[in-house]
Amino acid sequence: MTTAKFITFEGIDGAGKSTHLSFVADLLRQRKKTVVVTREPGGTSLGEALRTILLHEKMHLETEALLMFAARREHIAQVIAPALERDDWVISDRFTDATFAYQGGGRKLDLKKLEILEQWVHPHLQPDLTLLFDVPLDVARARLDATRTLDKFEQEKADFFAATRAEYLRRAAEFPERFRIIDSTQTIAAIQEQLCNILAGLDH
Ligand SMILES: Nc1ncnc2c1ncn2[C@@H]1O[C@H](COP(=O)(O)OP(=O)(O)O)[C@@H](O)[C@H]1O
Ligand SMILES: Cc1cn([C@H]2C[C@H](O)[C@@H](COP(=O)(O)OP(=O)(O)O)O2)c(=O)[nH]c1=O
Repeated sequence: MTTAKFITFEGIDGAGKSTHLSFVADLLRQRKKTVVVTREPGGTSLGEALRTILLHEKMHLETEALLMFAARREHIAQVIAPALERDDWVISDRFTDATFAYQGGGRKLDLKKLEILEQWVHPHLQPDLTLLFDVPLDVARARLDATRTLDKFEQEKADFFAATRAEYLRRAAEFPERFRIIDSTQTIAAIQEQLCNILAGLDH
């Protein structure tokens, strides 16, 4: 029987997801788990090539959604499914919830179309745990402005991120069994303590 889990990290840009990814991976490794850390869009050579296009080129909204799922199909085939079959834990920096939040919530693509793609690409796969790093928009924006050159998504306006955040929170309410919302206005130390408690509940 396999016991490895599939964990996804989600949140609007600047929420603090990447800050905590290696912390969670290290925590699991301390508990003798083999952990595969990966990301979307990306995770394979084709996926990384698609990521560069997706993050920097303007395109039709449906093209964007289709390319996200194309990259995901390859990612599942090459990385996620084989790892879980080997009983390795998988931590992915974003997965399908991001498409619902950004292309569905942020860009207003009909969620039913995304549900069709989800059913096509991974009818039987869902994360065991989704950590949603949640912050008010002004906090996320201040963190982004302080640290990096912004990509196509990060350059979007406040109403885009408000709609993206709202769709994340709507999904968290729809799937409470797998979502855990992390109040990312807390200190990094407080968030790490919360993550330890959440993972202790998952790993038994
Ligand atoms: N809880 C926190 N308190 C203060 N600053 C934070 C916190 N979490 C992350 N940061 C800082 O905010 C910036 C964006 O964080 P990052 O993890 O890259 O966000 P994301 O991956 O969600 O876009 C980084 O400079 C990081 O150090
Ligand atoms: C996976 C995914 C990401 N995205 C967007 C969200 C992010 O703005 C961007 C890349 O995500 P991310 O890896 O969080 O960016 P960074 O490394 O700069 O923190 O792609 C979507 O719009 N839809 C998706 O399905």
